[in-house]
Amino acid sequence: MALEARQAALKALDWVLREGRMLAHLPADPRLSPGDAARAARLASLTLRHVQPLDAVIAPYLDRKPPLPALNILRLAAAELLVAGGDAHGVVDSAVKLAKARRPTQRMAGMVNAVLRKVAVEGPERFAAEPPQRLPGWIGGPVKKRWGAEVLRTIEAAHVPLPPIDLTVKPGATVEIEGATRLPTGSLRLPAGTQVSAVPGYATGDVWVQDAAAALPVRLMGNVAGARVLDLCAAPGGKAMQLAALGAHVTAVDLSDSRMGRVRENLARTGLTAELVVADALDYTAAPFDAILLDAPCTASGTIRRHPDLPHVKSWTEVEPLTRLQMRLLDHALTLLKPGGTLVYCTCSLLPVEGEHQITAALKRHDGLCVIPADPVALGGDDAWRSPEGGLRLRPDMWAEIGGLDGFYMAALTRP
Ligand SMILES: C[S@@+](CC[C@H](N)C(=O)[O-])C[C@H]1O[C@@H](n2cnc3c(N)ncnc32)[C@H](O)[C@@H]1O
Repeated sequence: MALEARQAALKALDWVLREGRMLAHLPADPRLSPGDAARAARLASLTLRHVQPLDAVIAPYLDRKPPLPALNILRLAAAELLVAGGDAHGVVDSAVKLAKARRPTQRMAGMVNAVLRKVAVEGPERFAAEPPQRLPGWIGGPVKKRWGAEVLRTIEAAHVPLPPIDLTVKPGATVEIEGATRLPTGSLRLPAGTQVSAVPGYATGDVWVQDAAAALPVRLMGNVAGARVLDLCAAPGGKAMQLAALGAHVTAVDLSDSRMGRVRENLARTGLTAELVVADALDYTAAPFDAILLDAPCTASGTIRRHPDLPHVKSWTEVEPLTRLQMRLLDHALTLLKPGGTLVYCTCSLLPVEGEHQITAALKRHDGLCVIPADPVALGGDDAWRSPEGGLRLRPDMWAEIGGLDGFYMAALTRP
């Protein structure tokens, strides 16, 4: 790997671990070739997936914990050595160059060299004995409380491998993609790392990227052909495309103008249509809809296998404001639903407070509101996905043998 790619990976690691920012917000470096940019992104994500076990391997070789800029060089190189199987000589040499290239780490180049030489020799065995990176307590605690220590451990293990790429196929389209498998729920699954833009059917809009779990909330809505459907919190538009492709007349609302731009692009690529409204969903009013999808903003803690930076950036402080917003959005969405209509609430979160608890609390707040019990088997899923209040709970440890699922919660509600 070129030094430029490693430099960019280090910048990305610093962005997450020093600045506390998500990788998605890291500005692209125009001087990097697309290949180096991709290699840098892969190496940074790989490192973020394994920070704790890497630190545990590095620690015995340190007299004291070095400042973060030097520690990040060690982590990056250790990930290359121990996870990516990089050539020891090249990796150690590059790490020393990275240290020498920046003033805060110049004096530590010797330490970087000495530590990594030991990591290269003794690290593989010690790394293999380390448990997977733990979830932070604000996610792991509630998961353990609800589903137990074994499920928590299995979820942490499921966050280690690179996840496969799932595609939703436009209804009626036929696509043949080499190496893809059709999941029982209908999504197409491609091996991790597949370059999606080169896949047949992508450019023509016959498929779009959507985790198999994320494709299920729309299916909970039943037959939406010809119905007026409100997609609240719609960007980047995966579910709006599903609804439009099924023949619904979709109104898609999102607060973010820039994210709505992605909905526009996605609709253009797939040749689908929806009315787009940039607005705060809490202020949005219109004549009542036949059906509503509320894919509420959440901690996204169900998507860690796709976003390994998330546990390093987000914290428990976001949970309370988000759950309050979810509750207000749910209450407001119900005012926009026709009597007898269906409202599907969903979040890509592992936290029961953003899923199961929202529904049980809403049932208490609203007379006559009830859950339409979801049947996971009818959707091609497992009976184990049923949640006691009638929704569906999906977790990364489920379907682990075929590549897992993002964590998701969904429930369909109705009232007379
Ligand atoms: C989970 S994402 C939605 C994903 C989308 N449904 C899809 O399938 O592609 C949540 C979205 O909620 C939007 N959002 C957050 N707060 C909002 C609000 N008060 N009103 C409208 N949209 C909001 C965010 O901009 C973000 O795009």
